[in-house]
Amino acid sequence: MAKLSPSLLSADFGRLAEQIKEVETGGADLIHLDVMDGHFVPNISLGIPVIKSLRKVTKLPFDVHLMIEKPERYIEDFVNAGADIITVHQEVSPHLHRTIQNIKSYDVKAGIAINPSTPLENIKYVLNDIDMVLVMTVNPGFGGQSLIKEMKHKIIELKRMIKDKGLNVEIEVDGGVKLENVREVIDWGADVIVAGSAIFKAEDVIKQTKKFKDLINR
Ligand SMILES: O=C(CO)[C@H](O)[C@H](O)COP(=O)(O)O
Ligand SMILES: [Fe+2]
Repeated sequence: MAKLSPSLLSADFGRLAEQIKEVETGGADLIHLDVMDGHFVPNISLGIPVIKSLRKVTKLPFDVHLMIEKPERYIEDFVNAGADIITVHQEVSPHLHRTIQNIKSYDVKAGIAINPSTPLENIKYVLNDIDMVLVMTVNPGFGGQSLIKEMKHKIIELKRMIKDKGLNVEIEVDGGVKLENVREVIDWGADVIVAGSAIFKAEDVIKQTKKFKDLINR
């Protein structure tokens, strides 16, 4: 069964604790935290101290998506802040294998994120070292964008690669997932669904989370 990881990027930043409780009540499996540095992506979001304070609010795993340059400099800080999964972008990690080993040395899960234009070839030789691949289905930096349709082929191909190698690697799909397309995305091969604006911009966040979960479980 696929898991749901609501992205706080579209939450009300003045009520983050409350909004986490709402998605938890609705049945969220993870909490997706988008960290942006204004360099790798043109936006700046939240960082280490915010994650650390939110750690007290819930026991749900923290799925931390680092959209920052030189992520290797901050792995220990994110572990100490309470991250359970740390995902770094392939595009900013020339020593990806070393960074993955570093993440895993803290006994947290390691993920690699790839932008829409990044080929699967770039992660082929580290697939057996990681727990998750985050496929960006929008260009990173902002919530509320539309899913890039071409990513369907990338997700299907990645699922096949993982299966052929007999690996236990999850596929997380991030960007533009809504109630209308979540079933389709799961059919392509998604194991973890990220949804930001589709959950937090809804009138009733608890009900909306439940609707996602019902569709995912169908
Ligand atoms: O990584 C991200 C943006 O870079 C976000 O996780 C993603 O965009 C979620 O927002 P939405 O569901 O609104 O597309
Ligand atoms: Fe994200």
